[in-house]
Amino acid sequence: MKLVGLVGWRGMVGSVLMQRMQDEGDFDHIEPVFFTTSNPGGAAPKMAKNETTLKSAHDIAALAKCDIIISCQGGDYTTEVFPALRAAGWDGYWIDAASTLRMNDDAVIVLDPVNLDVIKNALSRGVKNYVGGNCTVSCMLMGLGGLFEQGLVEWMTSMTYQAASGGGAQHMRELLTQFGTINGAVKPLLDDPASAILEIDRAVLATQHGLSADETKQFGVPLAGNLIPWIDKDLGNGQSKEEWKAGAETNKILGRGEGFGTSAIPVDGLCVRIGAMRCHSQALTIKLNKDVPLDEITDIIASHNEWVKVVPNTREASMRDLSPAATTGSLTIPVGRLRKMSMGPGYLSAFTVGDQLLWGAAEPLRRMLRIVLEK
Ligand SMILES: NC(=O)C1=CN([C@@H]2O[C@H](COP(=O)(O)OP(=O)(O)OC[C@H]3O[C@@H](n4cnc5c(N)ncnc54)[C@H](OP(=O)(O)O)[C@@H]3O)[C@@H](O)[C@H]2O)C=CC1
Ligand SMILES: N[C@@H](CC(=O)OP(=O)(O)O)C(=O)O
Repeated sequence: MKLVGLVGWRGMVGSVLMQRMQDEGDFDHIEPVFFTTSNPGGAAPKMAKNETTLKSAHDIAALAKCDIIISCQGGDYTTEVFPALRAAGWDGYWIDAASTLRMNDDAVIVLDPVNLDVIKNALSRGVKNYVGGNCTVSCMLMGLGGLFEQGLVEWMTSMTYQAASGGGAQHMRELLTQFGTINGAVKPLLDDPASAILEIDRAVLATQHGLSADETKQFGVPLAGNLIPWIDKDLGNGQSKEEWKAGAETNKILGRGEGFGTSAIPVDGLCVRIGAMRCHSQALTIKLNKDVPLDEITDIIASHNEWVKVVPNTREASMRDLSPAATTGSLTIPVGRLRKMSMGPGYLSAFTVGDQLLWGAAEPLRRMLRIVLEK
């Protein structure tokens, strides 16, 4: 059995990955070795077989024994350890959740329901580095992959509504703390049906503005009852790095270069953090390169993969099935609000939601492991 090193397995993304690997019986096919940055020598989790103690995630010799390494430890770890491991002559498969290596020429962004051909081609060329895509991009392509596969997309805009989990576990906690502080500040007024709503509103605003440095340590500003129209670094040209990823990664995943060449499909938009927990949503405007009837579009989207689910464009179905609360914890990618826009028959509107810890992070990695094992 292949020796598979697991780094970052107890973090938020790693825990979701471990659960999915157990659900799918992946541990039956591997000999796992669990690594840690904080507790070498500690007890490995229950999925361990022969290697029952935790190895140091900085021990290059121990890492180099693995045939495959999956890392959910984060970009700093990848930056530090990956080059050292390769420099030591390690020739195994590196499967990573972090963005560090994504755009490297010798790395493939993995999302096999969308780009199995790109992955297989890379495997046959001897490529050894496989990286999960940005969560928003992966969830979008799982939903709209059919339109890209059929060559129907001339360009697309993506306006996102991204959950707190995209920042990490501490961001989710901070959001809930902020909600709690705000609720606490107005609880007596809320409990009194005779209180004036504008008085409540004033108290909410004052509480948001008065949140302590501790309560805004992660986001920098209030997110509860608010939104933040900027995610990731400032590229200095008016675009955030998260927005840049939409075009760059979509095209790389599709095997069309890095988003700027002649064969690239323009994908751009505006990324916004909202107070959802772990599902990213996005409103899409798709310029089709021909006028395809809506029922055909629906079939193309619905038949692309087994996880996408088209939600009828009605008020009731959209409210019930097309939300973060309806999607969290599930691999289903709902796509709805499908309609031709008033700009013309070539303009399609869509809305999609995805659990950013599943298809957005963990699931493409465990599927890539299985692809390597079955190679
Ligand atoms: N959050 C997200 O939405 C996404 C994240 N990613 C990538 O995955 C990386 C990891 O993200 P994420 O899982 O959110 O990071 P976490 O902070 O949850 O976990 C990272 C590491 O922190 C250490 N750690 C320290 N304290 C704790 C604790 N109390 N509980 C669990 N782990 C702890 C663990 O390392 P150790 O066991 O060695 O101490 C763990 O592996 C990111 O840096 C990013 O590169 C990719 C896509 C989406
Ligand atoms: N940037 C994403 C989460 C993430 O980890 O993205 P990436 O894997 O591209 O760094 C968000 O904040 O929602």
